[in-house]
Amino acid sequence: MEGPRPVVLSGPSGAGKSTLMKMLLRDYDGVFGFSVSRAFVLHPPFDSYPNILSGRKEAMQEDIDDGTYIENAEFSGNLYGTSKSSVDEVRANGLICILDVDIQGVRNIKQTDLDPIYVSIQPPSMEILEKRLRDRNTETEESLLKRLEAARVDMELSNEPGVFDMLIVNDDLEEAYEKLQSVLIEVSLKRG
Ligand SMILES: Nc1ncnc2c1ncn2[C@@H]1O[C@H](COP(=O)(O)OP(=O)(O)OP(=O)(O)O)[C@@H](O)[C@H]1O
Repeated sequence: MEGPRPVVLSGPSGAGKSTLMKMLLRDYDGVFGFSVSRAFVLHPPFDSYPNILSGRKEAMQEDIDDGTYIENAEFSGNLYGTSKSSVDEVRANGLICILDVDIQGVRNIKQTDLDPIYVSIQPPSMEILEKRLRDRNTETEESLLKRLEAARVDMELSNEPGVFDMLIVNDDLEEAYEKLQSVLIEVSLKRG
């Protein structure tokens, strides 16, 4: 297929994925087609069915069961997901589709023929991750502990050889951003 390969961005909650994606949007608007199946940062035109229209959720569930979605998740009773065809469309338009998914999403995508570049964003340490999540002020103590536990598992799995093409440790934000940009520039030069 023509066009730049999609890029999967993964990493534990609090590692800095949204921060880096915002910087990309700020600097390269129109170059990327973001696909973020998380309720609070959902960017159209990707498939989302957070609406109240009856029947749409069921229709999407049928499509998910049929395997047309490369990743999906449910938040607060709404379904979010990214279909293979929407990623293909972004690619056909010459844009880099960035998929922000968790480690399970990475596993699922590996079962498909999408063939993206896998980039992991990692925090410098668990202590720093905890501090960033606390300072972000978005979590209750309970959800924070859950995220930290998930982060421990994520960091272990992400370091296994062959899972990611590149690991970026987000210590200094500007440095991490430079690294991410260089991966994306490479992707855009080696078109399909
Ligand atoms: N290099 C950095 N140095 C200091 N603080 C940072 C750095 N990168 C991100 N942060 C801060 O850490 C917090 C977590 O970052 P962010 O929300 O981007 O993480 P995330 O990976 O998108 O998390 P989630 O998956 O929960 O959305 C934010 O408050 C952000 O401002």
